[in-house]
Amino acid sequence: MARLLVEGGRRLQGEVEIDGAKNSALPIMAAAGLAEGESVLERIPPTTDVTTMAQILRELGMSVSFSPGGTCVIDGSRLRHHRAPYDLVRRMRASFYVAGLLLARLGRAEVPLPGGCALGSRPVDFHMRGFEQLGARIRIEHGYMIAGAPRGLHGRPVLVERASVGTTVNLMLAAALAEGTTVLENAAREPEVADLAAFLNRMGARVNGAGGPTVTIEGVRTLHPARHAVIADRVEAGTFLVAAAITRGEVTLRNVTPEHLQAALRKLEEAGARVEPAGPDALRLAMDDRPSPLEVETAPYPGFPTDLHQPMVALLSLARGISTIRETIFDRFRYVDELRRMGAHIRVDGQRALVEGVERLTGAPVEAPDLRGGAALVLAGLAAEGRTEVQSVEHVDRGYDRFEEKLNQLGARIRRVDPDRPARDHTLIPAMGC
Ligand SMILES: CC(=O)N[C@H]1[C@@H](OP(=O)(O)OP(=O)(O)OC[C@H]2O[C@@H](n3ccc(=O)[nH]c3=O)[C@H](O)[C@@H]2O)O[C@H](CO)[C@@H](O)[C@@H]1O
Ligand SMILES: C=C(OP(=O)(O)O)C(=O)O
Repeated sequence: MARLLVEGGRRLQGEVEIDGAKNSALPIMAAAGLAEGESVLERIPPTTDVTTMAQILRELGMSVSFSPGGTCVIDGSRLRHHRAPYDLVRRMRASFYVAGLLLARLGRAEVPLPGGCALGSRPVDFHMRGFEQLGARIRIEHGYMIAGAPRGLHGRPVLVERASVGTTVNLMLAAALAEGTTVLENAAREPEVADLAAFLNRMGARVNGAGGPTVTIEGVRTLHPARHAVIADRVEAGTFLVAAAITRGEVTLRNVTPEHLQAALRKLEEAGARVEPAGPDALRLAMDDRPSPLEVETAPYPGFPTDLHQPMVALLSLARGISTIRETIFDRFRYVDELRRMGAHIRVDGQRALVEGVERLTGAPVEAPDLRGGAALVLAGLAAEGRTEVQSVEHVDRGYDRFEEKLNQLGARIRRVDPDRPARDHTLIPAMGC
């Protein structure tokens, strides 16, 4: 198990380049399999989740290669297996996107119920009900979803329950090659959904309205390979903004889309940060003092993202006063016990946390419970007195490439201790689920 040793108390300063979005890259990699021929995907972040998706697509018969600089070439010509291996799918939630791909291309899919971060119960019932509405027959057997559409999928109106991101993505993949028109009502409006639609349209699909609540997909007979650069990772960007704020530093982010960060920026400004544009795709954040307390409620986009809940609470644990955070998407409080070990005063009551800001945190050995919870503990360690040792950092590697290197470039002092793998090479590291 790898761990990060964080020496706290250093102000972050300088510039950092934000990667392409993991949550765009994963569905777009699956979408590339809808066409025969080589699609070229740029700005694919070399996180371990991306490695996992590449391994799954290869197991299905596809070819996937990476070159330095984040370019990934995917060829769906030899997609022929319809069964995805449990050992890979259990590692991350987004593996389930191959279900939409397989149903669209092969008319059958056998995919295990997926894993992902342990954020409470995370069923895929909305996905499966959506596939059924498009004409698939589904049963669960030995932990697998067995789905078949021998007469093909047929487009029709589908109400997406709870505006689920994963369901919207999977139904867009399935509907792209279906006969007729699918209309997704109450679709997720996340920028990653719009990015997937942009790639599908480059492949010759007819998708309209993505990014809004109604997405229309007119099925086409075939798709062709395409070239696409994924959007910037708004969660990585938000994490670095909090890193700057929690160390009372001044950091410029490059390659970001400020529009995708509006809800988080509003809260950071309310907490006392100064945020300004630093070019067309760059943002600067400076913070001089302890944060003011906030009331935060997570919500689907364009609301405050659940993926930034934990980093935000790390910041608020040092606020001058009492903050509340209400989590409305997942059950995401396992990191709280670890923050308490560092001296944070947090009480959790159902889906609400009450955070009584303290003047200082102190470094401690802590365990990353999941991806963003692990990142939040590293951020708390940056501001704490002394050394914080964050264990199980494999969770963090699922969503951040070179996290500690980028923080160190800004002046942090973090060392990775990895008894198994002294050198990081994303093509060699087997990914780990939560
Ligand atoms: C790989 C990826 O992109 N993950 C993101 C995606 O997760 P994910 O796609 O899993 O999140 P969803 O939007 O689907 O989940 C929303 C809510 O619906 C529930 N639900 C969802 C599907 C289903 O079949 N049944 C069901 O009950 C979930 O448990 C959750 O309570 O969106 C989340 C919400 O923005 C983000 O936090 C995750 O980082
Ligand atoms: C929760 C996340 O990922 P997943 O949905 O794959 O667990 C995340 O990216 O924060």
